[in-house]
Amino acid sequence: MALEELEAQSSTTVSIFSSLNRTTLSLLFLSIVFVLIKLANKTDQPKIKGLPEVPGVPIFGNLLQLGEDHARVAGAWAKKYNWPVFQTRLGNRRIIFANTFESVKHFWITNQAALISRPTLYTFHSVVSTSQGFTIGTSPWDESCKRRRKVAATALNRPAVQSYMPHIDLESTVAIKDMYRDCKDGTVEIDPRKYFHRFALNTSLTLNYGVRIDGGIDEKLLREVVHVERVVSNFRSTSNNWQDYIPLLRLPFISRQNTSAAEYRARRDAYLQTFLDMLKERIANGTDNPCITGNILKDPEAKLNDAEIKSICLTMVSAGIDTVPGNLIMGIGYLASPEGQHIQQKAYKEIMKVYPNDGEAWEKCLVEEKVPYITALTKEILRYFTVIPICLPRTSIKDIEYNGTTIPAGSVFYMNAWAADYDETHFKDPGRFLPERYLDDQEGSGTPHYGYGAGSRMCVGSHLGNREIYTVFLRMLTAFEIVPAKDQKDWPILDAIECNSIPTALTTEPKPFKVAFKIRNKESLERWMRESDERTKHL
Ligand code: HEM
Repeated sequence: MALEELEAQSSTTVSIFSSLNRTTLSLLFLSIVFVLIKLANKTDQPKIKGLPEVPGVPIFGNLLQLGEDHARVAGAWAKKYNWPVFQTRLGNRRIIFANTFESVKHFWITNQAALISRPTLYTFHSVVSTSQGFTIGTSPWDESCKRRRKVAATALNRPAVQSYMPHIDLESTVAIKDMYRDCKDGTVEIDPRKYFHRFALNTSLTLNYGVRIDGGIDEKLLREVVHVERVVSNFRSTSNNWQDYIPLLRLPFISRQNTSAAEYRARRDAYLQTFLDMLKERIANGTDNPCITGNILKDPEAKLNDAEIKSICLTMVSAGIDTVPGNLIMGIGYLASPEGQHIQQKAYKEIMKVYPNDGEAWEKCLVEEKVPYITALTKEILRYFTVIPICLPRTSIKDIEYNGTTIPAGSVFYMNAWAADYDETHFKDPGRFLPERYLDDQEGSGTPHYGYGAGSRMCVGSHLGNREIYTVFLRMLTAFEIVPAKDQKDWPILDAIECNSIPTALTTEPKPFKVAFKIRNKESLERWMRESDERTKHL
């Protein structure tokens, strides 16, 4: 064979081989890419057949699309695709969002026995909580959670809450007295936030430890607890912690959350210990006030271990402070707005109709709830400002049927409480603040709103929350006319999502604003406050 022929043959062979190699390499490359994409799209739970899914991207799933505002984005998807319920991928976790009033009712109320557990999330359950155990609201369902929830529910049922009203008398008077002093006869505009942080924290501390933080709204321990609880609450947020969903972000050299979580855990440990020591000292001296933890510590039959007692303490300290102030502050913000002026006039008229005699309203609100308009105002504040827009997450322990689809046990559910509370197929004009919707029509029957969640793990503090909000507004409205600040830049933002100073927070922490308080009748107000002081001086 001629040399040329040999060369030609070998070059053909090389080119066949090299094109074969290229094909193999390309195939190999494609297979690797395919496997990587598969891995990057893998979720803790397989896709649920028959339930719509919003397409996402590898690794992140739908996290990038949901951005900082899960409630509004998920609500918009529900409307755009006409899917009340859909599944999403948040990193490697499969999450079901329910976005309408009816769909939430189906899962949370009709199927409440199945939707009774809570998922664990990496940041809160592994990094923040190791020393103190979980709160009741973050505990998966088991015998211990059942015991702790029972203690809290008994301590917070209607008759128990009635017995705490002297403390609400004290704390609401202290808040109003300081606002009265600081507004200097209505000449100085004030930011109401800190007064109600103290109101909520002191109420919780009294119930749980029989102690309160005395001193002004800037008292150091008070500010420390408020700040730390706020940060810790954000570690629990379903939209704030991508490391909960993307395991890669948990690596120590990537995550700075871990150090910060550990620091806040230590600060939290410190004040919880302080409160417990204060209570133990009082028990030893025989000077303690009746309270939840005192009752447990003194009861030889109590079936709770130390970790469970700590969990109850943690729950009580955090639950009220995360939620009550948001409602009170934004309620005041709304009433102060130009739109809120006629609501105040109507509310005042309704209060006076029931309590025409001077000072009657201030005192009677402690023993009865007889002004329907204020009850309606309380519900509308809870709906309109839904302060936990994506409610505390749930895990199902049994299969649940939905529109012909079986959603398997072990699925994680997020209630888009904000979207459900603004669902126009349930509420007329949901974007308007209308206490009247709860006065005599069907919107108030059954579950009035999802501000307290719903079903088997609904808020156990709802009676207390309602009484606190009712009492504060009835008293504030008889004491003051709340008017807008002179400068519009000090006005509150009234949108329930936009008003939050941290968009990814679990609960609403209102952005700063100012209002002016015009005192209705100085002499009367001073007398009502003196009478409250007299009634509560033993506390
Ligand atoms: C206006 C005030 C309040 C609001 C808006 C509120 C809201 C909520 C919400 C949305 C949940 C989750 C419910 C669910 O998953 O369906 C919850 C749970 C809970 N809340 Fe409240 N809450 C308030 C006040 C309080 C207070 C004052 C306490 C106690 C002192 C309290 C104790 C609890 C507890 C223990 C849970 C957990 C229940 C469980 O997981 O079984 N809450 N709250």
